[in-house]
Amino acid sequence: MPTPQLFHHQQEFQLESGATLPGFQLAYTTYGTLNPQRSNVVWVCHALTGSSDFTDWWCDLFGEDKFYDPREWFVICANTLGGCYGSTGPLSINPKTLQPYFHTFPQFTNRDVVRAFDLLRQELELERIHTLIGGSLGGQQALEWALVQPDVFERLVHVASNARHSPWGIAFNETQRMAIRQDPSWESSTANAGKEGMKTARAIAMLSYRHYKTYNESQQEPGHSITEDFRAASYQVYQGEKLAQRFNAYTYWLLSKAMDSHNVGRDRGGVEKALTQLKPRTLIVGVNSDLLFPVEEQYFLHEHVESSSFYLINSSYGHDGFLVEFEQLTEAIKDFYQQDKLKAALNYEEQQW
Ligand SMILES: CC(=O)SCCNC(=O)CCNC(=O)[C@H](O)C(C)(C)COP(=O)(O)OP(=O)(O)OC[C@H]1O[C@@H](n2cnc3c(N)ncnc32)[C@H](O)[C@@H]1OP(=O)(O)O
Ligand SMILES: N[C@@H](CCO)C(=O)O
Repeated sequence: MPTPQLFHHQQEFQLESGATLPGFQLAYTTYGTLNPQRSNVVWVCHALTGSSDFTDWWCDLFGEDKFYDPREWFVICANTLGGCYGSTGPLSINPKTLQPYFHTFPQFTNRDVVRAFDLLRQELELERIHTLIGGSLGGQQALEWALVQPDVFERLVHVASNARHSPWGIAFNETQRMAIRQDPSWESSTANAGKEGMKTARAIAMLSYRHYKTYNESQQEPGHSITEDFRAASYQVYQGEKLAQRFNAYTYWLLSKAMDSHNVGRDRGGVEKALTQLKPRTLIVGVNSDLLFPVEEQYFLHEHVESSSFYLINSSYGHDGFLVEFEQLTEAIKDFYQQDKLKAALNYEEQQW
């Protein structure tokens, strides 16, 4: 298991809203070794509740004898700003008050997050990134970052995500925040404020991360006799409890709002125009059963990102299919990289003529 390291930014950091943070830290994990040409860097952006340890939640993609083998690649992932896996977030101490931020942590956007990531990238002197990859919220951040730093990223792998968060997605997120607001403890300034509400929020979110078929396959009752205490019910409760063991409601709230505000077209003349500015070679991946980021959103990206490649994962797992369908995701990336080789071969042939 790679151990996270810390990057400290000591200067004041202005957010898109105009609010400021008096500096921040990012926890980041690296895996593998940078080659002498510094050409083997893969940067991973994690999803809503992920950590910088991609070998934990994308374990079948990164690891020895996996597609991204650390003997070949240098992989890096930072926990998002506002996160709860080592980066500065609402439970961190505000150096100005010497108290935890809690509710006073300023709202940020994906643009703020990727500006923070970029300061880390510059500190590590990673001038070129072979592949920037992210799923869901991480895909939103990756797309933003590729737009603001057009000369850094050679390839973008954008998984189960979108160019602008949809009214449907915002409605899901607001419904989850309603559950947090309903929790009386949310009014308090304590580390556990809103935890009960967050459990309900996670249970609601599961309905958008999975699919009718996922529940049918894993939560079907074996017999016909029961009238209550259904498996599907205890599953919902368990998923809320499980998240509450490792997450806080402040980060959940802030990240869900960052997701809502995602719109690559903001101040860029609209989404379509912004997408024409995207420079890296891009692979768009969707999951055919995704209810939260439906495939229409990835087809839209494919249509507007020039020369992009497209891969549709076939899964009954819904949106979270991007975290579990490793074989198909590996195949998608392998095919995408294969096109580099074909292009190089064609260029070589052209030169011979
Ligand atoms: C340090 C860290 O934790 S880093 C963060 C790790 N997580 C992330 O990065 C987020 C991304 N990962 C995820 O979203 C998820 O882990 C996924 C999508 C990859 C897989 O989801 P899971 O919840 O693990 O799988 P699944 O939906 O099959 O649920 C399995 C769990 O539900 C439990 N369960 C299944 N059915 C029921 C039921 N009827 N009643 C109660 N519990 C049930 C299982 O016992 C299992 O429990 P466990 O996780 O304690 O072993
Ligand atoms: N299952 C994901 C959220 C959907 O991207 C997570 O917990 O981060």
